[in-house]
Amino acid sequence: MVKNDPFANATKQVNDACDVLGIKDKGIREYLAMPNRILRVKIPVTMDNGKIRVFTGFRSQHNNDRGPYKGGIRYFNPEGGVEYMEREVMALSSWMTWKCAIVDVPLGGGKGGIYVNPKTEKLSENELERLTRGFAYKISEVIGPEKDIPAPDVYTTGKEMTQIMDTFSKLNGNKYSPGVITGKPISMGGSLARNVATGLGAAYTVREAAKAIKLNLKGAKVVLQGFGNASTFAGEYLEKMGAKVIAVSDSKGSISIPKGAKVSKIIEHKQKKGSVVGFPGSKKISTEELLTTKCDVLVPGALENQITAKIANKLQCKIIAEAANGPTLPEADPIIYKKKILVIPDILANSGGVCISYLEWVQNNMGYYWTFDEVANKMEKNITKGFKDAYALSKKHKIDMRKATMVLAVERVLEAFDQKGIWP
Ligand SMILES: NC(=O)C1=CN([C@@H]2O[C@H](COP(=O)(O)OP(=O)(O)OC[C@H]3O[C@@H](n4cnc5c(N)ncnc54)[C@H](O)[C@@H]3O)[C@@H](O)[C@H]2O)C=CC1
Ligand SMILES: O=C(O)CCC(=O)C(=O)O
Repeated sequence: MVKNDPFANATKQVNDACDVLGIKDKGIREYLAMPNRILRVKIPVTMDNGKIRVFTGFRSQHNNDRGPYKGGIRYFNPEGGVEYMEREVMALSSWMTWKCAIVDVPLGGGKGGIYVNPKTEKLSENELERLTRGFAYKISEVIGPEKDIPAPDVYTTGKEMTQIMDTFSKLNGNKYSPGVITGKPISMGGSLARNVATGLGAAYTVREAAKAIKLNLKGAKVVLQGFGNASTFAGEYLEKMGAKVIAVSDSKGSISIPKGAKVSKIIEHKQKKGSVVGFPGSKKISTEELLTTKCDVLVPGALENQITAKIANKLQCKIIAEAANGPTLPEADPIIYKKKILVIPDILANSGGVCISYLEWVQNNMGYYWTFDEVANKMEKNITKGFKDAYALSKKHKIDMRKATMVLAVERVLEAFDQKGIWP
C-alpha cells in the first residue's frame, strides 16, 4: 500500500463517472480503470566513476481503444519511492486516456518514467544519456509510431526525446522514425508550438472559464505553483490576456510578489540563481500560503496531491486551472465545488500538450509541417470545445467539472470499446 495512492484516486474518478452514467457492471468498471500493461524495467548504467548503478523505469499502457497509447516520460523520485512511482505512472496513464478523449484526439493513454532526480542527483550529461538510451532500449519493444508514442514530462526535455528517437531508430535498422516520440526539438521533426503547448492550452481554458463566470482577466491575479514548462507558459499567456502573476514556486520554495512581476523577469532570475526564491521585491512563503493566496486564478503546475481537504477549505481563488496532473486529492473536490470555485480539471487544463503532440505525430507521419498559428489554432479549437462540452454537462447534471469531463471521456472510450468488442 502506498500513501496518497494516485492510482486509487484515478480509479475513484473512473468510478464516479460510471456512477453518473449508470454503469453498474463491475467488469466494465475494472476494464476502464486498469492499465492494459505495466512494464517495469531494470536499467543498468555505467557511471562516470566506472561503477554500475541500476535504475528502475516504467511504462504503463492504460488504454488504446481510440488509438495508440500516448503520454509523457518523467524523471523523478517521488517521496514514496519506486513503489509509489509505479502507482503514479499507472494513474498518469489512466489520465492520459481520458485527456485524449475529452479533447477528441484519436489516441489512448500511456505514461512512463525513471525513478531518478537528474537535478538533485547531479548526473553528468553522459550518464543521463546512457540512462535515457538504456531506458529506450528496454521499452523499445512496446513503443512505436503505431503502438505507443511517449513525450516529455517532469524533468525531461527535447534532448531526451531525441535520444529515445535515435535509439529506437537504430534498433529498427536505422529506420528514421520521428513518429515514435513527440516533444522533439524542431530540428528533429518537432512541431512548432509544442514547447509552449501545455501552458498555452491552460491559458485558453482559463479564458473560457473566465467567460463562463464573467471574470475579467484584465488585471486578474494569478498564482503559479511550479515554474517549469507547464506553469511558466501558462503564466506568460495569461499575462498576454491581461492577468498579473503575484506568487510562484519551484522545488526550492514559494514566493509572493504583492505588486506582481513579469514572468520573463522571474525566468531570468531563476536562470541566474537556480530558483525563483530571492526574486527582488518578493517574500518567501510556505507552500500552503502559496496555494491559499487570495487571487483570481490558481494554477497548480508542479506535482500531484497538492490540494488536500485542509488546503481546499482555505482556498481564496475563483478558478483553478490544473496544469499539473493530479494536483487535487478526491477529498478536496466536494469542498471546492461547495465553495463555487470553478475547477478546470487536469485532463482538460493541461491537454494542450497532448493536442499538439498529436499534431506533431500527424506532421511526422505525413512529412509536411504546419506553421505555429496553424498548429495553435487547431489545438485551440479542440480545447475550447472540450471546455464548453464539459461546462454544459456540469451545469446540466449539477456536477463538478472533474466529473463532467470524466463522464464525456469515459463515454467516448466506451463507444470505441463497444465497436471493437473483446478479442480473442
Ligand atoms: N510538459 C508537458 O507538456 C506537460 C506537463 N504536464 C504536467 O505538468 C506538471 C509539470 O510538468 P512540466 O512543467 O513539464 O515539468 P518541468 O520539469 O518543466 O517543471 C517542473 C517544475 O516543478 C517544480 N517542482 C518540483 N517539485 C516541486 C515542489 N515540491 N513544489 C513546487 N514546485 C516543484 C520544479 O522546480 C519545476 O519548476 C506535471 O504534473 C506534468 O505531468 C501535463 C501535461 C503536459
Ligand atoms: O504530449 C504528450 O503526448 C503527453 C504529455 C503528457 O504526458 C501529459 O499530458 O500529461
